[in-house]
Amino acid sequence: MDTQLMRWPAPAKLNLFLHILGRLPNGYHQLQSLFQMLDFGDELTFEINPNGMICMREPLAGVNDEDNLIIRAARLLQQRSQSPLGVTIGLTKRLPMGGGIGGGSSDAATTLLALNYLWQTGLSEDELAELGLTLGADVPVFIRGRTAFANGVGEQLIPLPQPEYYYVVLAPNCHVSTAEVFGYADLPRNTQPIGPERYDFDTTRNDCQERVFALYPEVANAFGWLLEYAPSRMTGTGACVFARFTDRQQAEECFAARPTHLGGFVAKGVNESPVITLLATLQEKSK
Ligand SMILES: C[C@](O)(CO)[C@H](O)COP(=O)(O)OP(=O)(O)OC[C@H]1O[C@@H](n2ccc(N)nc2=O)[C@H](O)[C@@H]1O
Ligand SMILES: Nc1ncnc2c1ncn2[C@@H]1O[C@H](COP(=O)(O)OP(=O)(O)OP(=O)(O)O)[C@@H](O)[C@H]1O
Repeated sequence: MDTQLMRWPAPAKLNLFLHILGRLPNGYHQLQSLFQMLDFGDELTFEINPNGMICMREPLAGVNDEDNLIIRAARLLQQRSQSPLGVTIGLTKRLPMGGGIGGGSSDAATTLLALNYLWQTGLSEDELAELGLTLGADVPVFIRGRTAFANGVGEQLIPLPQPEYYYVVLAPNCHVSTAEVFGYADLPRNTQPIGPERYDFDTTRNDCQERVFALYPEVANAFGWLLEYAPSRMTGTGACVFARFTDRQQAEECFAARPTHLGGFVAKGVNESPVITLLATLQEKSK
């Protein structure tokens, strides 16, 4: 297989629930969540070079290369491993940015996983997850690539396979900043912890949802519309909202009927991220 031409998936995640338990001394929030991996996302290509240069094939609209989590991830791995190799990275962006579906974090995780393989830097999964956490709280779950129950800031993960439902994800036309939402003075911050075995969609919630709805009517409206079809919730700190279906056709019909100003997609919930599946196949072939 020619790895220079290969397309590496960077899947989206949903937070099936998001509870805020408190605040840590560093200001970060102590959370519990269920990260659901999806079979839909961005795609990346990696063209390795021998001269150590790291760049994007094309800039990502609205994001300087220096700030792009993809470039930052590649530089971090290069520094850490002292690899003399470089890379030109191509990105097909499908995931709405600032949507609470982890697009940037997943791009960063796929970059770390792919380059660790292609540069042969030999870091373990634990080392990559630790490196990824310095880029963002959502990066480790994409390194581990399993639908999982999360504690801490989202980095303590216990795999918790879920039924493979279909999800309609709607993206209201607004950008909700994670830092802004966690800064709200009146966010609920004292939800009692639950054990993973107690997870149930109906008895959990997203603690950020009501505050985001109050400030962003577009998000509240998209949610209200979805709820007519199926059990629904906001993911992360928004702006995306999702609804859960057991049947793909019903999900497709709901998505097709959405108000025309709403973007989004239909995806299947998977227990293993497509990038982990791809890596396992590559490793098997190279044995
Ligand atoms: C809300 C979630 O999407 C749930 O999956 C994540 O916890 C957010 O993860 P993320 O986008 O990778 O967030 P980061 O880039 O690490 O943090 C953005 C900002 O959100 C705030 N933040 C983030 C995560 C967290 N557990 N507590 C926080 O208070 C911090 O002010 C931080 O500066
Ligand atoms: N490769 C990237 N893809 C998307 N956003 C990026 C990328 N690199 C940097 N960013 C910046 O990160 C911000 C948040 O983007 P992202 O798509 O990760 O948000 P999100 O879906 O809310 O993530 P999360 O669920 O992790 O909070 C963007 O507004 C953008 O400025």
